[in-house]
Amino acid sequence: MKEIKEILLVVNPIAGDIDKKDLVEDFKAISAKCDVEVFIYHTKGEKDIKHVRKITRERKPFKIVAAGGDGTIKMVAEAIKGLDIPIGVIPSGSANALALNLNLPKSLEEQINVALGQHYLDVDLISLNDEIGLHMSDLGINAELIKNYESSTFRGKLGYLLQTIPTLIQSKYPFNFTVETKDTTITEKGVLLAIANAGKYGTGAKVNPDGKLDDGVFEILIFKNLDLVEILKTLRNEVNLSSDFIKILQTEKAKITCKEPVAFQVDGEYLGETKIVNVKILPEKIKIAVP
Ligand SMILES: Nc1ncnc2c1ncn2[C@@H]1O[C@H](COP(=O)(O)OP(=O)(O)OP(=O)(O)O)[C@@H](O)[C@H]1O
Repeated sequence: MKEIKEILLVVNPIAGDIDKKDLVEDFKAISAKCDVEVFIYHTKGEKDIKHVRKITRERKPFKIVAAGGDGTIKMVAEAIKGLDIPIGVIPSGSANALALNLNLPKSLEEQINVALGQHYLDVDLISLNDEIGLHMSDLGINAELIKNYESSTFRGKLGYLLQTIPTLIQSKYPFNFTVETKDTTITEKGVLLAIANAGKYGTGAKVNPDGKLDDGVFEILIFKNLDLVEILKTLRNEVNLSSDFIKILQTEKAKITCKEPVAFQVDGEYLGETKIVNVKILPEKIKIAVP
């Protein structure tokens, strides 16, 4: 008798403002062909980490597939931290930066096949204060934009676009950032400080040429140029990054201090304002299915 294995599919119903009915049906159909049963959890927006952890303990899935945006993947990574369970990703959020950095395919069928497949990347886990980050976190203008987006009624790319002007008007820039690593301490004025494990933002903007998700280090980028419009254009991938624009440090551990509290986001989730961020690479990694 063949052993039937179970996968946990975590679906964020609101992510990307897209209906996930077809996604779920296609996922079940392709899984059935691979003799895999699917248990589905629809996220609630509250206590999801706790629920996913509980279901994982009870049902012991051999893999968890996250269908949502970056926030959903981050939530799943937090839920199963310390457990040796691989993750699959079906990008279906308004921001899919991790999927972009993992080079996941465009078509849903291919994405499902990759998620169900056996090729994995051991992705670094970054601890930022009490949070886990996988690809891009930042302090400053981009986090302010995410804050405004999260409190607005419009979802998706349009939602971000609509918040651009109010964010520019309300921004408290420039910010004073001090970064301490084991080798150096620097203080810079800037509009944005990014803590990058990956190379690109979800828009495709390649801000961190040295970024590799699995290299055991992260980069700190300080956007020194104070031209907000230019920076937002760069983040939206409309113009190339200019060389006098950015300062880059590569490290495994850093303490970032701001003079005043600054907006902070981790993998697209706004976390409020903070003056201190302690960042370090965790010893454990997370296995994510890749093409
Ligand atoms: N059922 C739900 N109702 C409301 N919010 C939810 C629900 N499930 C998850 N969420 C919220 O969705 C967010 C994560 O969304 P995710 O990043 O995966 O997709 P997204 O489309 O990029 O999201 P967003 O449009 O908010 O950027 C979290 O803030 C989480 O609390």
